[in-house]
Amino acid sequence: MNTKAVIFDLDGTLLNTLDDLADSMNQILSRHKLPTHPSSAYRYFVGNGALQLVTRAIPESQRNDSFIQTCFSEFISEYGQNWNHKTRPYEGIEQLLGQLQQRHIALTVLTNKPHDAALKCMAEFFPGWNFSIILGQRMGVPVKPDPTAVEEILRHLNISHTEAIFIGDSNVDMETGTNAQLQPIGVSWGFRSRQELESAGAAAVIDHPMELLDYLDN
Ligand SMILES: O=C(O)COP(=O)(O)O
Repeated sequence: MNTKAVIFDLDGTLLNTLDDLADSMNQILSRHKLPTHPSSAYRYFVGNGALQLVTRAIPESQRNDSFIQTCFSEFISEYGQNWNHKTRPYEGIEQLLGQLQQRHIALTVLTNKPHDAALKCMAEFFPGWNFSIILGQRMGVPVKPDPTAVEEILRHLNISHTEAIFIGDSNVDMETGTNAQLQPIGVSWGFRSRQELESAGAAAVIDHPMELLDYLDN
């Protein structure tokens, strides 16, 4: 493969953000005297953007637009206080980034996390790395699995879809890769199962970041 860029998902792929997301949303639920969820439940709430996370965490009987909007604003503000408490890069990610940079492969990020939060996380946890472009969820741009933002990254790098791979931990990421005609590579260390990734169209599923190199070498 002549890979010139890797497009990384963020939550569940580069960073384990689960506990800070769960703690923030549970804080909002407690404030409204609603039942909280164990962190593990948030594995399935994350992935389609913050508004979906908030909606999924609220009991179905309480899900009306105005209450969802209230909780969403509160969640954004709460997560703004908690985003770096327990969040950490996954083991082996820095090693992989080093190898990719040595091979002059561009590093990029596409996440459904709000854009500002994505930039903040990347600056805090990957300060020394030269990411060519980092895109989070922005007003007016459809979220993954829509391929629009992938196309924006390819245009920015002036490369074609055969020269990039998409790597992520959820069905949304595998569908994004497929929709953008990129090889979708799943990671088993994130929030979802290998089975979900395979049935969502993963071209391969890797168990450790450095395994991506074997895949690029083949
Ligand atoms: O859904 C989110 O908020 C973020 O999820 P992603 O980084 O896996 O795209």
